[in-house]
Amino acid sequence: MTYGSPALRRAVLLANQTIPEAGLAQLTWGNVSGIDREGGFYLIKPSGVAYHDLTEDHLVPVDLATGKVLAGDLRPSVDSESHRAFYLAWPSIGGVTHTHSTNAVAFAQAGRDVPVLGTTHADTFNGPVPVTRTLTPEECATDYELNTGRVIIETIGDDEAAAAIPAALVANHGPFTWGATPQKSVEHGIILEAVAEMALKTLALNPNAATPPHLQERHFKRKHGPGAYYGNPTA
Ligand SMILES: O=C(CO)[C@@H](O)[C@H](O)COP(=O)(O)O
Repeated sequence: MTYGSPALRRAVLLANQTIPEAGLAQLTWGNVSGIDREGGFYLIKPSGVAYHDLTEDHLVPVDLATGKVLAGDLRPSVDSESHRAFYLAWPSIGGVTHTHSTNAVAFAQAGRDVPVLGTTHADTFNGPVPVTRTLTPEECATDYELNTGRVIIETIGDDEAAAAIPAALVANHGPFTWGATPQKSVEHGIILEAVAEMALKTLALNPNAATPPHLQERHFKRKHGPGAYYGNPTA
């Protein structure tokens, strides 16, 4: 049995291939998934498969309710349980991306949020991109990936909060991003890496740099508020 519409299979493959194209991870690090909510499953990158070898037939269908593989011999990404936790917690999302992009990982390893220092950040993230607390020894010892998902949900909050800030940094690990589609989730990963690099350089020039709240709010509303037109030719 083939799981996923041709459109979903193509979208998840292309989103995964965007990770190395955008320089968001080395080797086989990172992974992207996309969900079929009516079918009750998601497609995710198989574990350890090189991006340049990846085909639609490699994508692993995973049951949303149980986390079990529904077809094929390949193992899902080690991060599958984190993806599944987000799909269960946030009904509006359609895709999840995990990367090891350098500047975002630097913030995750330093235990620092990515601050809002300009409109580039505010256009996509309506506030600092938070770093989670460190997982406890018990959380690391059992169900690490599920607990990684849980600590991000604990940090971000509900579905509305996840739409306002579609990204988080797992302490000492790296970024997860999400969005309405697989491609949107990886685009948020690209933007996160860009604003993390900008923030690092800005703070090196001026450790007291900050964005006035009114500027942050205006820019986020311009792109996401009622009647938003920015980047939306049909609005
Ligand atoms: O964050 C991690 C591991 O900590 C992952 O990104 C791996 O680096 C890739 O694992 P697979 O998706 O290939 O299982």
